[in-house]
Amino acid sequence: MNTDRPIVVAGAGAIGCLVGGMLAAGGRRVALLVRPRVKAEIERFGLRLTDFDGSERKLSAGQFALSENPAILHSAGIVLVTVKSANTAEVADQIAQHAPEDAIIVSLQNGVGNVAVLRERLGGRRVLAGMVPFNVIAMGEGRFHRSTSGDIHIGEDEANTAAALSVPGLTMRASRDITGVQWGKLIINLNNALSALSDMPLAAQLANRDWRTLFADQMAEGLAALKAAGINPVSATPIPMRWTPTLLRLPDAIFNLILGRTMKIDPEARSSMWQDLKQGRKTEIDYLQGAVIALAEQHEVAVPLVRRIVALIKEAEAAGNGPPGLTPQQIRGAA
Ligand SMILES: NC(=O)C1=CN([C@@H]2O[C@H](COP(=O)(O)OP(=O)(O)OC[C@H]3O[C@@H](n4cnc5c(N)ncnc54)[C@H](OP(=O)(O)O)[C@@H]3O)[C@@H](O)[C@H]2O)C=CC1
Ligand SMILES: CC(C)(CO)C(=O)C(=O)O
Repeated sequence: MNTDRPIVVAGAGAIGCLVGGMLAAGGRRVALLVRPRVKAEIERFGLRLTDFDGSERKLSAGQFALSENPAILHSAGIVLVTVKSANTAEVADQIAQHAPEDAIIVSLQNGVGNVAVLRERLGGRRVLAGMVPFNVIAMGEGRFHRSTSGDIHIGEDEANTAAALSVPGLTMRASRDITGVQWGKLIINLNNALSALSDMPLAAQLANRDWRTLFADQMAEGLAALKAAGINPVSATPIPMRWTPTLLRLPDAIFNLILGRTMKIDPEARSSMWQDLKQGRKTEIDYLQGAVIALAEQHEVAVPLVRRIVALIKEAEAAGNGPPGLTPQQIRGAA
């Protein structure tokens, strides 16, 4: 294991700054490959990592390396890929050009296609899939807030990369079925679009039964497509995936009791897709709902609600006015 060499975070934004910052705070050598605007922000304010449990860590820009130049990858022992899915190919090419051949590459991205893109462009290098269950919001002025609970999962490997990346406050667990875990997360991520369309914080949205029922209906379509394809999504919580739609449809009081015992969500939490619409960026809809639609087409499963939600997100992207603030009824529309 290359623990004496830096962990390089390739494309540090919300997830990369939080994970990289936590690793640096835990004593690991860390380097962040960033865009110039992120570099300027961190050079000015440093990093301030806050957590749903009230804890806080402050790091000055001197506690880790920081650059917009991919040459920062040159001595990486581990590379954490934390770009949005549309940028994976670009970052893969930078890794191929600059990182040592023996560096372990870990994708900490949502979606189920990023590892294949990395493997295709990185020849025989070791590439591991990861799954980040928690939400991170870029709050500005160097602050990155982790607003929900959960441990990161990484595909099991001989080098025990998950253990090498675990520090106080940030646990990574080795998973024997990381593909199932990624599909399970993709099913949960179907709510990213609802959160973006609603313009509501996740906690407020999940507290509302109309929103939960819409999520459950969309999830049921997704699960039907996965079943037809023979894919078994694995839940990262103690609640099995197949029970989740039923759980979401429960009355508020029972749902809140079960959710409160399963995970913590603070009032700041907003999905990464909400953050994308808010900042006028393209979303990952094609990599999330898009993966369900691809399976549904192959196996002739009807997914009208998923399709309708894709159309609404594309409309919002094209309009460029940020999250549109739709109601569940407006989203159901003609679906
Ligand atoms: N935010 C969250 O709560 C969660 C996010 N995820 C997943 O994690 C992944 C990352 O999400 P998130 O952190 O929110 O995304 P962000 O957009 O906040 O961060 C990605 C950063 O990488 C930058 N970037 C892209 N390409 C390069 C490059 N070649 N060199 C340097 N910087 C680059 C982007 O800049 P630019 O915008 O200019 O391209 C951006 O600043 C996604 O797959 C997401 O779905 C998973 C769980 C939770
Ligand atoms: C909110 C969360 C953690 C789960 O949907 C997420 O993965 C995201 O924001 O992209």
